[in-house]
Amino acid sequence: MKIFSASKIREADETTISRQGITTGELMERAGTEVFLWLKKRFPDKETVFHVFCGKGNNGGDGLVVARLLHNDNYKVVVDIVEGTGNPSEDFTANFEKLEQNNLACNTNEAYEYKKHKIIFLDAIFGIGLNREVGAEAKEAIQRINNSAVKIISIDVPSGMFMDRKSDIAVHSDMVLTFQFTKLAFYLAGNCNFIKEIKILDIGLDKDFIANEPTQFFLTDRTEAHQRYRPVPAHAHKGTQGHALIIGGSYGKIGAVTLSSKAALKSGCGLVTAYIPKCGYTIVQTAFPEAMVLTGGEEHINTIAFDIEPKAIGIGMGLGQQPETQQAVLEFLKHQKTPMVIDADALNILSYNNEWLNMLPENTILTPHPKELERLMGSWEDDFEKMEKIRAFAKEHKIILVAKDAFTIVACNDRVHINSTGNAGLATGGSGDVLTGIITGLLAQSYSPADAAIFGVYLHGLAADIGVCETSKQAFTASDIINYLGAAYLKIEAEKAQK
Ligand SMILES: NC(=O)C1=CN([C@@H]2O[C@H](COP(=O)(O)OP(=O)(O)OC[C@H]3O[C@@H](n4cnc5c(N)ncnc54)[C@H](O)[C@@H]3O)[C@@H](O)[C@H]2O)[C@@H](O)CC1
Ligand SMILES: [K+]
Repeated sequence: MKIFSASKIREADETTISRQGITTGELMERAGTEVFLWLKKRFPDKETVFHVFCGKGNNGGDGLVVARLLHNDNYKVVVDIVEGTGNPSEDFTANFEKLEQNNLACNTNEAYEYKKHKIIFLDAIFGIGLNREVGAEAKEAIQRINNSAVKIISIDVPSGMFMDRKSDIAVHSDMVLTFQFTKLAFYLAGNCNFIKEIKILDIGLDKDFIANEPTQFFLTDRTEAHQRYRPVPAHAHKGTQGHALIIGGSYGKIGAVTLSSKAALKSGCGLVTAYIPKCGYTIVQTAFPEAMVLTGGEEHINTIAFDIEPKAIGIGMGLGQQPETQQAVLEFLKHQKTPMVIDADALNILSYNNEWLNMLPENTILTPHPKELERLMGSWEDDFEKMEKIRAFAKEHKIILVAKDAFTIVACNDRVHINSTGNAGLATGGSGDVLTGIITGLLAQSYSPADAAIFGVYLHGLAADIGVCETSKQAFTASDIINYLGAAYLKIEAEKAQK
């Protein structure tokens, strides 16, 4: 799904208005109606009290439409107009006048006579138009909302959240009902406390505009994942499904390379060879009999040489950083042409030798966690700068950068793909090793590097989303990701079959 900037969203609104021959007020009515219908379905009990906080811009106008529709549908509605939210917009004013005509009073300050659990706060103070720091009055309203113990639903965006820079104070929403497009700011680590859940409401914006307008940002949702997914051909055999080579491991860290190798095979490739130091030989052969094993070095890898022809290579998991290993990795990378995923210690070795980055074959995939990312490309001020640096770094070195985080980012071909699957259960040792294994396994199956990275990250998160429902987040381990890969594939197959 495309992610547009606030200015592009405004363009989409304007194009829709002109192509569909409607007024801005009619579009607002449409947006408000979608919110109303969603609320009505979710909260059918007419005793529900909706306390609507409205700013004076168009987001507040949406709030007024929703308030009127709820009131006329016999819900209990309280409306607060929040001061210090700019000059009233035309459509806000028009809808404000309609409130009176519908006998709905504002700012009544009435104490609720209702039971607390039936109150819902609707947040319509600011939308995508926030363009300066929030002033005292709006801040007070936001704090009041946040300090309440009731359910909070934001219209379009959590009020106070900037679309293009760091936000200090914003509504902590349980649910954001956002119009037509998801927003980049929703996926940034610094904004994680402001949103629990997102629901995108289709308000009928112009389809051609959406399809044709370019953007650099994409959400890897179900549709994007399905487009990249490649079912196993009916006449496949192990020779056609690709051979993955996983290079890593050192004394005490053989588990990393075992996990990675298993994940590669479970992602669907035909054959896996693990290249490890001798101390891991019996461990890998016993723990993972499906793998073939090659060795180099005793307790750490000191040379990388083999006469097999893998279709993809994953390198770095549990590798260690002994001087001999560093030398072996650099020598190896120098001559490599095979599609490759570089992770963990191989990444660290690269970051000490930054000039080597330009020697990597085009579209090599790097999978750093935040600390490794910082070592590679330096630090960043905030999430927006981080995103920009990731994009620029991938472009400069002609590589694919998989920046692991709560919402993992894949930067490739001057585009940024934000993943939509996964959960806090993935914050567990070895989950990165599994991801590298999956992506390497997909590369071996002839996925393009971009597809392997984007779909691999999605599949890894999906396995975790399915898995934690049965294991809990606490008890979920990296091995569980591998165990639930099959369920993730089946889910994708079932979704595709439903279409
Ligand atoms: N453009 C359209 O046709 C549509 C817009 N819609 C709604 O309109 C919203 C955008 O509306 P607006 O552009 O009016 O913007 P907002 O309603 O987000 O608020 C901006 C208003 O607040 C003022 N403001 C910005 N930062 C402030 C601050 N820190 N302190 C005080 N005042 C501040 C601005 O001057 C402006 O008047 C969307 O988020 C969405 O909810 C929807 O009704 C769908 C259609
Ligand atoms: K809002």
